[in-house]
Amino acid sequence: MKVTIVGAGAVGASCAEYVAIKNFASEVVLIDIKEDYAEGKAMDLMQTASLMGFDTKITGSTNDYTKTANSDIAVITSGIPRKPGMTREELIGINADIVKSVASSLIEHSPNVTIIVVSNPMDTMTYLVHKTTNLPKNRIIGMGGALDSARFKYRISEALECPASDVDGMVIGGHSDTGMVPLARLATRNSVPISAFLSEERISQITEDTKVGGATLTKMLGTSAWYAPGAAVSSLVQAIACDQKKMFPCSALLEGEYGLNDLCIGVPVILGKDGIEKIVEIELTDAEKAKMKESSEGVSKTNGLLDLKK
Ligand SMILES: NC(=O)c1ccc[n+]([C@@H]2O[C@H](COP(=O)([O-])OP(=O)(O)OC[C@H]3O[C@@H](n4cnc5c(N)ncnc54)[C@H](O)[C@@H]3O)[C@@H](O)[C@H]2O)c1
Ligand SMILES: O=C(O)C[C@H](O)C(=O)O
Repeated sequence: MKVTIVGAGAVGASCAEYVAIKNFASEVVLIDIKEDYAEGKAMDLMQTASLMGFDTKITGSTNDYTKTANSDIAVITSGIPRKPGMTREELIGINADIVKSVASSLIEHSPNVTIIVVSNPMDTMTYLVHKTTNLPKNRIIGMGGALDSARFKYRISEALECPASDVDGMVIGGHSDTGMVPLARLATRNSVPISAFLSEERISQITEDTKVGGATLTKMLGTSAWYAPGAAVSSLVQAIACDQKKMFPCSALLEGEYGLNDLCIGVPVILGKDGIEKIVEIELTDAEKAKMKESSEGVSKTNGLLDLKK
């Protein structure tokens, strides 16, 4: 199983580290445009192999896509992250050109690859890869909901003063400060709805904190987060590589599901060896449907800024 990660920056390197530590991939190739940067990150990570006990071989390359040939899975983290006070949508101008050219180089050398898009604004970058490549739609996946759901579970566990592993919950919708739809109604602690333990006000606070999870960390760190993003991507990579048939909210191209068309947005999907093997349509309340519609309008508006004729 060969995994390529484009962008050896904070998220790319964190993802490489978690993939290696989980020890399911034979090879991880890191690629970056900065001279020697991916090679350096790969060497540093390989020097943890004997300490962490993994056998995955990590190599780095400065923009040489022949090294990525025949990758099974590729992760795109190349591009710029936001700074405090910015929205993810403001990154579109620089990141769209980068994501488009990276996707094309990846597919040239790995025609059967499954691509996981991470660069922001992620739903729009995922849509861009759909619109500018010939990969089947199940092989293009946007990562946002897995991270947002992990943050949602963290906030719930904080409120309940319990381990996050006791908590289940999911965030669907767009990966943006206003577009996320945390499904608090369905969140549980060991199958018991969180409303049995928490007031409506506390749940509403958790929902708001979850939606601005990325912005909160960006303000604290001066750039956007990387540990949880890297871990979230590594979970998607593992689900595909190990054909786990696990359900994650991912940005998927919708063709009528949830009453939405011609956009990529976070919905529950089953991930296995064929990428998105199924989009799971769950019954939403009218209020949740309205939030999902509003979120989709935001994503479509950002998609409208893409120049797809270039
Ligand atoms: N979807 C998500 O949930 C999520 C989470 C975290 C970060 N992100 C996004 O991921 C992206 C990367 O974030 P980061 O913190 O790792 O940034 P970073 O600056 O640490 O790393 C980005 C790397 O991309 C490289 N790069 C730029 N252009 C390239 C190209 N054409 N080919 C190859 N490499 C190229 C840069 O040299 C840099 O090393 C940002 O757009 C950020 O907003 C998304
Ligand atoms: O917040 C960001 O800009 C990065 C990422 O999308 C995140 O949610 O951490």
